[in-house]
Amino acid sequence: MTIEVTAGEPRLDALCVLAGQVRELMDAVALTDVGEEELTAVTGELSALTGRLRAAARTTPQPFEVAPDGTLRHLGNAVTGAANPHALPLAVERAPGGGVRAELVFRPLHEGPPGAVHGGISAMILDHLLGQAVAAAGLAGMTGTLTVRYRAPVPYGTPLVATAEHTRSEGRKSWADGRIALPDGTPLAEATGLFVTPAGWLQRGPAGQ
Ligand SMILES: CCCCC/C=C\C/C=C\C/C=C\C/C=C\CCCC(=O)SCCNC(=O)CCNC(=O)[C@H](O)C(C)(C)COP(=O)(O)OP(=O)(O)OC[C@H]1O[C@@H](n2cnc3c(N)ncnc32)[C@H](O)[C@@H]1OP(=O)(O)O
Repeated sequence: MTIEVTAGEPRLDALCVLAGQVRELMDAVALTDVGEEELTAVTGELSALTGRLRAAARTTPQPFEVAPDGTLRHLGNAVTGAANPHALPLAVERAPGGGVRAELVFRPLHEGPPGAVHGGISAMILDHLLGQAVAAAGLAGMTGTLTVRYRAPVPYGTPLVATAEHTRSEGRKSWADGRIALPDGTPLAEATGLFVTPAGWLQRGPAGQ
């Protein structure tokens, strides 16, 4: 399953463009060396912009939903949501040999240890990718456990590949394996996770329909 990240609806497309601009702003904040006066001036302008966006606001992000074209989308998702500035966003696709894959480039604002990506950020990406591998097998669930083995520091600013595949299921429990690797396949972080399909989803579906 591929979850479309372009909405195809003018207002939502504009929201995704705004989120992309905010990502650039976040990168600029993380890296700026301008002086104190300029920092204060920019803060004032941003405060005014924040007020304009809050003029009409909701309490939850863009929902998990079926788009008009029939595909599933979650534009507000923290990992994949094109309308969520916090998201990379991760573009997940079906892997040719089964499972799912995503090409990604972490950025300096993802730093944890000096010069490398925060382990929690890597775990978040793996959590989502493993969950999507389970969902792609028709067995969507919530993460019950996630174990990550950090084999080497994950760099930012360089292309990486993340892959995951569903490995087995027992009743409502499903397991998946995944990894973040260099393009040549060298694994940097490996994960295994258990996903449990809540009993209610079997009747209503994850979005409560
Ligand atoms: C973000 C989700 C969106 C949903 C999308 C769904 C489909 C759409 C398709 C695409 C989406 C693509 C990818 C996204 C999917 C996932 C990625 C990110 C997911 C997350 O970021 S998600 C946030 C973190 N996650 C939680 O917030 C979970 C909080 N928690 C609960 O909601 C419950 O706790 C739950 C549901 C886990 C279980 O509740 P429950 O009542 O259904 O379970 P119950 O007790 O009946 O147990 C039944 C059997 O599972 C075993 N079991 C239960 N829990 C276990 C555990 N933790 N560890 C080991 N085993 C466990 C029992 O031992 C028993 O095993 P046995 O049958 O052998 O006795």
